[in-house]
Amino acid sequence: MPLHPLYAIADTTALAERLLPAAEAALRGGVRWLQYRDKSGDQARRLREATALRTLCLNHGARLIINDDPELALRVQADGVHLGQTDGDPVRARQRLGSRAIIGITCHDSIALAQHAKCAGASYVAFGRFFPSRTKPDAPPAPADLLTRARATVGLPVVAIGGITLENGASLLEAGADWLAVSHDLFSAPDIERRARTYLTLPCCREETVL
Ligand SMILES: Cc1ncc(COP(=O)(O)OP(=O)(O)O)c(N)n1
Ligand SMILES: Cc1nc(C(=O)O)sc1CCOP(=O)(O)O
Ligand SMILES: [Mg+2]
Repeated sequence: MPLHPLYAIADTTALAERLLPAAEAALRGGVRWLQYRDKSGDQARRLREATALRTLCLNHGARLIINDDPELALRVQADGVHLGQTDGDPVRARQRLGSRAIIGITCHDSIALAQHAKCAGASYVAFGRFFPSRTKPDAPPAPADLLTRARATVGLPVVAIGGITLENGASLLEAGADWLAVSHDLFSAPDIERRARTYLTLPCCREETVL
């Protein structure tokens, strides 16, 4: 089975009331990794939405990753959490979530950060941004050849993020990314399900990587 290359970032600022139907459309399009990214600070909303996404992901055999918040991941029994460099200690997150949890760590443009993340128990490392991003315009840039170096040296699955589209994504898969983390290009599409499916036609989709 070719690996579906999309790691869908469901960002609530962009999606608002469309969150659940948009996520479901992406899942119907074959997405197997979905991240809940919410910066509202509204705890009731976060619990409600993450719980609903958990049900959707279970129904579609997909993994749900919660951005920033290991406690919310624990509470809704998500598959894991994504942590940035200032989002808390990954060792502590691993203790809270257990050995089977997926813990992803942002490493910007740094192999050294990725080595450090590996030592701290990361399941995957994320690099970016590779192209200008509408979702996170202030994200610092990273060069595509970083993915090649990371693949050769880090020994963990590699996620690329930031301004990725159907048109530029193949170059990052060719450079060494296992997954393309995408928000705007997927969720702004008029037909999200079809857009997700079209990512499967990108050259260089790898065989399934088991985490
Ligand atoms: C898959 C993936 N990679 C990177 C990020 C960015 O995380 P972070 O640096 O913590 O920034 P915020 O997304 O929290 O603004 C991510 N969320 N997912
Ligand atoms: C959440 C996030 N983190 C980034 C980083 O570089 O660390 S770029 C980004 C936004 C990804 O959304 P889009 O596909 O719309 O650019
Ligand atoms: Mg974060």
